[in-house]
Amino acid sequence: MTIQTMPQVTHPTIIEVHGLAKRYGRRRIFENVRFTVPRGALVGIEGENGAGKSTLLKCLVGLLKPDAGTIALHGRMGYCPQEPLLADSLTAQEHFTMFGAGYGLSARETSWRSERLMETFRCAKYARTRVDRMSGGSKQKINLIAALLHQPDVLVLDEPYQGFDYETYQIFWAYAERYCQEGGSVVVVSHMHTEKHRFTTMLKLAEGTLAEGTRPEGRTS
Ligand SMILES: Nc1ncnc2c1ncn2[C@@H]1O[C@H](COP(=O)(O)OP(=O)(O)OP(=O)(O)O)[C@@H](O)[C@H]1O
Repeated sequence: MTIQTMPQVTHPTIIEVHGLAKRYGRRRIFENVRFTVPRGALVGIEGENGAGKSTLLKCLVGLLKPDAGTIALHGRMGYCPQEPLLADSLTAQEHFTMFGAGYGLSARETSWRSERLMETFRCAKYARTRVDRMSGGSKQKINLIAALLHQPDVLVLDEPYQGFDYETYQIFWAYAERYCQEGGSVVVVSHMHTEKHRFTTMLKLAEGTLAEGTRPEGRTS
């Protein structure tokens, strides 16, 4: 299997997946998964608990090695896992400094972008708070901001808003929709029937197969 990161040229498709398969030991999780994420698309992935959604996303971002298939990535990716991957003893700002350096941003860029994002997601007051003293929702926000810091072409989000209060949830969706209108793409695992209308494409993972999911009437992919 290969993950190819393509040069930074404007490509109509951000992610192309062909023939992806993953097993844990002898247990098949999915096979022959194929889909594309066009620029500007807001793609939802649904499926019952244990269907393999997180496994699929981990393969997409390179955390897991699929057993077969190819993934072509035409741009930069930001990933927000289901459980925040943060260090307890570091503050929010220290995380952004670390992520910014990893992305190759200057200290000034990191500081400017993280301040704007913390204002957007209403967590500026936690800039100097250690992660182990934050609420679950605040940790999710820090995780999301870390994924957005380098202005990725595609955001891959594994149920990023579980701990968000209602206002932050609304801010998140307004942000995601504007992000796509401006040419970014978002792939998000969603369990919520009420948000299906937001997606340009809905994919459903069931019994090891990824297929077009159900969407409210009147909206076409
Ligand atoms: N590292 C692992 N080793 C073996 N089995 C695993 C591993 N990780 C996950 N699984 C199993 O693979 C299946 C798919 O897990 P996954 O977390 O991808 O599902 P999911 O669709 O994201 O579930 P949920 O909606 O509950 O988050 C589950 O049955 C899970 O128990």
